[in-house]
Parts: sequence; C-alpha cells; structure tokens
Amino acid sequence: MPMLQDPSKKYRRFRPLHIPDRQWPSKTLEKPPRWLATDLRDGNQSLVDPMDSNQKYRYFQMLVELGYKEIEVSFPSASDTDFDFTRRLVETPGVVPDDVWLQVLSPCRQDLIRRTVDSLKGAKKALLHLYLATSECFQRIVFGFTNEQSIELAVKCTQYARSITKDDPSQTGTEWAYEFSPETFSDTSPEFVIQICEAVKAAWEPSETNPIVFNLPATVEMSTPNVYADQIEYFCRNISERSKICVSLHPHNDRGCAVAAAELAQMAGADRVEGTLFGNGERTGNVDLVTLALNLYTQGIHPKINFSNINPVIDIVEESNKIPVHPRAPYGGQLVVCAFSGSHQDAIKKGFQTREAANATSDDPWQMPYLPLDPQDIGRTYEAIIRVNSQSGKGGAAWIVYRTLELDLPRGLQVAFSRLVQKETETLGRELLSNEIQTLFEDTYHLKENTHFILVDYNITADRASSPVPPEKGRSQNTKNFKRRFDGVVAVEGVEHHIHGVGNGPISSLANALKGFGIELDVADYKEHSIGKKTGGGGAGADVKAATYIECTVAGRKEKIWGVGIHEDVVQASLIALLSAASSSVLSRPKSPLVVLAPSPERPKFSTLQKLAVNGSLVTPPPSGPDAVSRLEANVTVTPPPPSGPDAVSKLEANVNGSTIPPLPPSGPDTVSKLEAKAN
Ligand SMILES: CC(=O)SCCNC(=O)CCNC(=O)[C@H](O)C(C)(C)COP(=O)(O)OP(=O)(O)OC[C@H]1O[C@@H](n2cnc3c(N)ncnc32)[C@H](O)[C@@H]1OP(=O)(O)O
Ligand SMILES: CC(C)C(=O)C(=O)O
Repeated sequence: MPMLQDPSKKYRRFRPLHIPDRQWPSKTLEKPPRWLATDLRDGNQSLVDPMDSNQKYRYFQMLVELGYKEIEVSFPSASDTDFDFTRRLVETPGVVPDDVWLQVLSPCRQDLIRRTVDSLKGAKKALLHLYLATSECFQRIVFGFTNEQSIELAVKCTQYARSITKDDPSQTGTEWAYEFSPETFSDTSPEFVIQICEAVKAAWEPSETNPIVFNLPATVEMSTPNVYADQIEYFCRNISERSKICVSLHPHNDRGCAVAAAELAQMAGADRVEGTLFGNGERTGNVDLVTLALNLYTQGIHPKINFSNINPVIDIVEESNKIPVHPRAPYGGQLVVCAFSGSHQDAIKKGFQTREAANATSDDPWQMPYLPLDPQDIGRTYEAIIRVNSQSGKGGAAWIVYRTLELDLPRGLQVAFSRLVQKETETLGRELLSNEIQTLFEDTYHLKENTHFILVDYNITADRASSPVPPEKGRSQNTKNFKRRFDGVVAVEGVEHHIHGVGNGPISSLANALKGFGIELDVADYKEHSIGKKTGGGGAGADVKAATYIECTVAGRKEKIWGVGIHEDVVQASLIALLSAASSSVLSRPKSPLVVLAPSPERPKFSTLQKLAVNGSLVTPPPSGPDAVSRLEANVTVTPPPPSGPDAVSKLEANVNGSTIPPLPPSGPDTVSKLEAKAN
C-alpha cells in the first residue's frame, strides 16, 4: 500500500492544550528527579526472550550499584519467573539495600493484585503499581467502559490494594507505597485524568511523608514534547493536595522525542521519571535513563546515578536484553566519542592540546569542540576518540601518533605522514587502526630500525681550521664561532664506515659527511620537544627524551623529506633524525633503470659501480657475503657507454628517463668480475 496522498483523514492531528499562561518554557532543570528503572518490567516485557532469574538478579544488582533507589522488578502475576524472582530478592539477605524500593506492576484485577502483593510479602520498602488505560480509544476498544466505569474499577482496585497492604496488620514489617498509572495518559482528556486521579487519591489517602505516585505515561508518544509538557503542567496545577503527590513521567519514544518530552515535562513540574537504560522497551522503547542522567551531568547537575564506568553497564544491558546498544546511542554508543572526519579531529586535537597546555585538571571547565562530555568521566578512554579512515585529515593520524608515541608532529610532517595514511586507507578500503598507524609511522621514519644508516659512534668538535668568523678584536676566540666537525662511524647496510664532515652545527656537519655516500641533504626545517615522564625532585628529567624532526631538501628532487629521531641526548636525536631522512631519501629514489653518468666517455669504474644501490639507491659498499652476486644482479643495471658527440646531452636525458632500455646486466657466478671488467 502506498502512502496516502492526503493522510489527514486517516491520521488525526493532535490537538494541543490551551494553556496561554503556561510556565514551563521559562523554567530550567535544577536537580535530578526521582528515578525509577523499569528495565526488569517494561524493558523485560518487550524482549523476544525475557530475562531469566539469574539475568534479572545480576541486572538488579547493577541498578543498585548505579544508585537507583526505585526499581520496578517484575510483573509478578505474569509468570512464575517474575513471581519467584521477586521472592528471591525479598528473601535473599543483603541484596536489597534498606533505602531501595521494590516496585511491582499489576492490572486492575483483584486476583492479579493479590498475587502481586504476595510476591512482595516481607519486603522492607514495597511500591505497588496498578494501571488502567483511561483514553477514549482504550475505554471504547479494549474495555467497553464509560468514564464512570473506569473510575469505579480504579477506585475498587485501589481500595482492595490498600486493604491487603498498608491497612493489613500482617504487613506492618513493610513500608507500602502506591502508584497509579492512568495508562495512555498522553491520549486522555486532561480533565478526566484529574477526575480519576482524585478518586484514586481519595481511596488511598496518601500523606506528605508517603505521597501517592501518579505516573502519567506517554504510553504511546503522540505529540510534540511541548504538548506532553503542557499536559503535565495542567495536571500539576489542577490536582488537589499537590504536596501529597509525586508526579511521575513514563515517556515512550514512538516519535523519537522521549528524552525531550521527559525534560520538558520535568520543567512543567514532574518529580519523577520512569525509564530504562539505553531506552529498551515496548516498540521504540522507554525513555533512556542514561541520556537523561548524563544530559543533566553535562549541565553541571549530578544525576545521583553513577555512570563512572559505563562499559560494564553496556555489557550487562546487551547480554540481558540480547539487543546491542546502538553505536550512536547518546553517551554510551561505541562511536559516540569517535571522530573520523578531518575537521572534527583537528578541532578535538586542538582542544586537548589547549587543555594540556593549560595543565587542566579533570574538573576544570570542559570546553571541547564536538565533545559535550569528557569521555573519562564515564570511564571511556581518549584512545578511541580519533579514528582514521579516508575521511580523515592530517590531525587524525597526528593525534594517534601523539597518543601512542608522544610525538607532537610539526605541521609539515603531519601533512607528509597524512598522505601516506590516506593512501593506505584507500588501498585497504577501511579504517586504519591505531596500532597500524603507529607501525606505519615507525616504519616510515625508521624509528625501530634503520637498516640503511645506523649511527654507531660519533664525536662533534669545534673545527678551528674552517672557522669563518675571526675572533673579535680584544676578545678571546669564542668556540661558538667555530664550525662544527662530525667524526663518526655510520653502519651502512650493516657495514661500518668512518665518515667526517664540517658544517655550521652537528646536523649540517653530518649532512656534509653523508655526501660521501652520494646523499645530498639540506636541512629546511627543524623542531624538537621532550617526551617521557618528567620526574620531579632529585631525579628530574631522568626518563625524558628528545624527539627531533628534520625536514630536508634533497639535491635534484622537488619533494622534501622528513626524518625523525628520538634519543636521551638531544644532539644524538637530531643526528638520528638526519639519518632517518637519509634513509627515506634512499628509499624514495625513482626506480627507473639506473644510469651511471660518467664524466668521461670511459665506462664507469667499479668504485663508481659500488655506488649503485640495492633497490636502485646509491649506497656503498657493494653487496657482500654469499648472496653478493645475486644482489648485484638484481639491482645493478649497466648502461651502454655514455653517449658522446653534439647530441650527447639529449641522449643522456633520454636514457635517464628510462626511455632507453639498457642491455641486460651480466649474470652468472662471475658477475662481479664481469662487471669490473666492463667498467674498467
Ligand atoms: C502499557 C503497559 O506496558 S501495561 C503492562 C503490560 N504488561 C503485560 O501485559 C505483561 C504481563 N501480562 C500478562 O502476563 C498477562 O497479560 C496477564 C497475566 C496480565 C493477563 O493475562 P490474561 O488473563 O490471559 O489476559 P490477556 O492478557 O489475554 O488480556 C488482557 C485482559 O486484561 C484486560 N486488561 C488489560 N489491561 C487491564 C488493566 N489495566 N486492568 C484490568 N484489566 C485489564 C483486558 O481488557 C483483557 O480483558 P478480557 O480478557 O476481559 O478482554
Ligand atoms: C503501565 C504503564 C505505566 C506503562 O507501562 C505505559 O503506559 O507505558
């Protein structure tokens, strides 16, 4: 059946109440309501497979631990499971704290009320809850009742309930309270609700110290939440003896507005809210107590329910209901504190860094882009806040590197690394996990292992001989004016080399030393910061390391290359960073057939060939060891004699671009000597 062109005949529009002087819109929520958790009744009755006794028992204990003082534990007349479970709670010493009310529900049928009351015999605090639908629709369709008949039944059942509870001398050990729900309140004439509740109140005779609970359910949510608020304000203003009444809400979520309805209706004067954790319940569910509580919390009002450790709560709710908590459920959903998109991540990262810079403590004012609640307040970690997929920007990966490795990447490095991450997420077609990003970073910048260049030993000295600045007149020679000399041992592909170079500082002197390997790096940017535990007192700084970032230009290439170094010693960290950049420059060399450009028409000497790289890079020494020949064969391509004559340059260019296919390199066991012979 298609949707009707004109649904107005089929679906009645809700007629709002006429309360021109309504007060609730200018009210604000100032305190938590009395909460009633009905997971074990309204939630349970909507499950495909209702909970068994042990599941209910565990759930009940959780509700108590969270701080609920009123818990609707069962519909005892429905099943032996529910009846026996209620008895189990009453009879098991210590399981129901003295300040916790056990609430049970019954229809207005005497036989069922009797059984319901029996289930609570001996309880410390018992809240008997009767319901009777009062809307015109239910009276006509379900019961065939007039208003008078509904009132009569409600009063009769209330009187009976009273006679077997608070008026029964054998029940004196129990503190009895009474709740009446004009079911379908949201669809009932407001005047009739007042009428029936006045009659029930008169039958029960509540007191200010033990008020009657009038629970006004949006059994089916039928209007915008402001209309529900109007209905509640109307009730609060028109019911007599307000001080002997607790006005309770029981919103369902048919229109998706249960939370809003509960909040506006509290502003309209309600004292109490019935609902379930994460909103399980009939059809679209009951109002979600987690959202209501944490909405209050994020307004600076403690809800008196403790969600400090929400994950085990979610586990129990999911296991008991056999329904997963939606990943986007407010506050509790797995994805609620995750940002995948670049601009969200960027803002959140900056938010956390601002907090850190201000040394903010856990109770300092929370102002965080995109995050209304500090996830740590409900036992969630910051690790999962930023997750990286193809929608992410540089900030996301940078945040993860920051959280996992404590490295606060400079902007340029964030950009460079994010390109790699983006490529990887697109190749894999999925999110990159935090540990995968960490590994990608460590591998890319050779943090765990730099197989190409390892700094074995070094010495930085002032290089008197090359000092460009003569001492000022009348002042002694200042070592600051000297150039620096790097003398050290660098292991290249596992073979140690003594190298040296001179520069304005340690980094440039090593950069100059690396030229001997055919690596020409110029430092374009440099950043450093400390990482690690900053221990105070005598051991100050003992675990602190320096993290150094160096951006280099590479001779003959457009793109810049980053290197990263971490070491206890800040100079050594920067040297390691430069070697990290050197390795990256080697690895990122174009893989087109290598051409040895000899300065003369002669074939290059073997010493030149030495610089041909494994994987197409220029690295000394040539491969050695038992597999030297095959490694050479695999990696070295010898060109024909370099072109000469007037068009030599263009021929060379063509060759360099890989457009000339070089002859096959020598192969077989005597490759090295063949190569040498050819070269010489
Ligand atoms: C909005 C809510 O959530 S209300 C709570 C709903 N929860 C449940 O119903 C769960 C537990 N219920 C049950 O186990 C059963 O329905 C029982 C034990 C209560 C009753 O079972 P049965 O006697 O087999 O009745 P059944 O469920 O078929 O039908 C309901 C009957 O109760 C009547 N009834 C419904 N609500 C009420 C009420 N609040 N007060 C009195 N009678 C009522 C109906 O009119 C119907 O009567 P009829 O048989 O004369 O037509
Ligand atoms: C019994 C009542 C309170 C109920 O569950 C409802 O109206 O939804």
